Amino acid sequence: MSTDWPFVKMHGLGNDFVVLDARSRALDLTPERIRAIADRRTGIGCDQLVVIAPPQTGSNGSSVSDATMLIHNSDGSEVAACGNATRCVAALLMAESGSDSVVIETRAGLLDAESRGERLVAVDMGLARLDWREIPLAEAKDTLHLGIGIGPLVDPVGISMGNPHAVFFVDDADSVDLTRLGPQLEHHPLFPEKANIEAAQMLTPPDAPLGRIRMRVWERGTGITMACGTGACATLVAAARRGLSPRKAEIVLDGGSLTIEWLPDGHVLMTGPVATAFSGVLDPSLLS
Ligand SMILES: N[C@@H](CCC[C@H](N)C(=O)O)C(=O)O
Repeated sequence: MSTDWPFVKMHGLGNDFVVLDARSRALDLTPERIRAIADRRTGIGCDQLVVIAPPQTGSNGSSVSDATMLIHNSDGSEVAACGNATRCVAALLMAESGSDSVVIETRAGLLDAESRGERLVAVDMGLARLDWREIPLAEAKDTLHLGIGIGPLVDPVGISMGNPHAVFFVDDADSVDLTRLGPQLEHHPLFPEKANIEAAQMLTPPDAPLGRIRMRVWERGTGITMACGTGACATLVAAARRGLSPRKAEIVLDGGSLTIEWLPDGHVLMTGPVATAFSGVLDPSLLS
């Protein structure tokens, strides 16, 4: 069997991915290999490495999803959720099948995705999880006020979208030194599995019919990225819980905007663009 591994380089609002299809043969990834592929100087370069794997099958042999998606940060760690990558993989699978909807299995659960036109995909990202144990936190806390902080980043809201987020509301998101503060908060002892750190600034009043929120992110295991889909979901939920926003808002990220809605049943709907940058074949040295 060929040892060549074709890849597709995709992105959602500049949050970029190397996507590998391991549905028909096994791919032997290690944290070292992931870091080598993700390295922007010597590898392909990406924020997350995404593997499409076969769907899980039940005892009767039928599958509940179209495919499984495995997600790895550029530091080699595996994570349960990635909103922007889910839209990208959904677009690939829908183009392949000709269908306008798809079900993707992730470590965080089954996600339903739908095409919303040319290069626009909506994903039901599942329930926003609000209990301290689900984030998880190291100790019992009201997740609406975690009470920690450094500099301008104080008293975040804690949310899990399948991955942990701490959303800090600030007056001016663009002036926050995320390169310095992000890693300190990511590794705060309150977060035993670390956390993604969001600096969010309200651009509309609480009673606006549609909210607008500026958000910048320091991603766990990756660093600053142009956009974070789960971070955008967490930001809208945090703002709605604090009474700062209606339950639907445009989240303005460095790479563009996502529309996020916190539905009455607690699920979070994310709608945004996908793009393919280029494709190629991995240099075999990256997998050796
Ligand atoms: N870019 C992603 C989130 C990727 C995972 C995150 N860094 C984590 O460690 O939880 C997104 O679009 O949601």
